[in-house]
Amino acid sequence: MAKRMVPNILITGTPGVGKSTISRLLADRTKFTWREVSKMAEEYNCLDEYDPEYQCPFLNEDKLLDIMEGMMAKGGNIVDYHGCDFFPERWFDGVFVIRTNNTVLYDRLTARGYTGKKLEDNVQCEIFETLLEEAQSSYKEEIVTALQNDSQEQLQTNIDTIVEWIERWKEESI
Ligand SMILES: Nc1ncnc2c1ncn2[C@@H]1O[C@H](COP(=O)(O)OP(=O)(O)O)[C@@H](O)[C@H]1O
Repeated sequence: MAKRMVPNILITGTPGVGKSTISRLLADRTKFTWREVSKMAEEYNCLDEYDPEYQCPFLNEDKLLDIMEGMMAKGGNIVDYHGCDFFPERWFDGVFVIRTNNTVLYDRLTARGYTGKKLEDNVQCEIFETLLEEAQSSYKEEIVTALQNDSQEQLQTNIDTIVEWIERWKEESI
């Protein structure tokens, strides 16, 4: 892949931590393209049959990756997804794992209508730092950053942190 002039970033974390909120605000600030993987999977028919255990459809990863490959080439993408181990490592310059306090997350997911096993599984996923570990085992340590996102104040700080990271990346890549 040719060298990118602008970076690609991955925003990952447990459902409800604020990935889409952060991605949307970041896309407004940077004019990067927000790639909401769950929506793209629907749009491009990359969802296979329903997984009864996780109460969501299976993602056809290979098909999705083929579709995304061309989009990623030039950089300037904010990829938003609650998983990160199946993307090619070479796609990303920065990986941001969004974290939320478990009681705050519980309330957000309840407000979203999650109940029972789905609610418990997602809160446990956050407690066990599943996505942080997945990111750390899939990408180089120096490109993975965890950001706490419990409050509006932290939300603004996180946006500023990522915007500054992008500016620094651009300066360093000249
Ligand atoms: N820093 C924050 N402070 C308070 N509420 C937040 C914050 N970030 C996100 N939220 C709220 O939490 C809910 C889940 O956020 P969302 O961006 O949809 O998460 P995700 O994309 O990770 O599933 C939304 O109602 C959103 O408005």
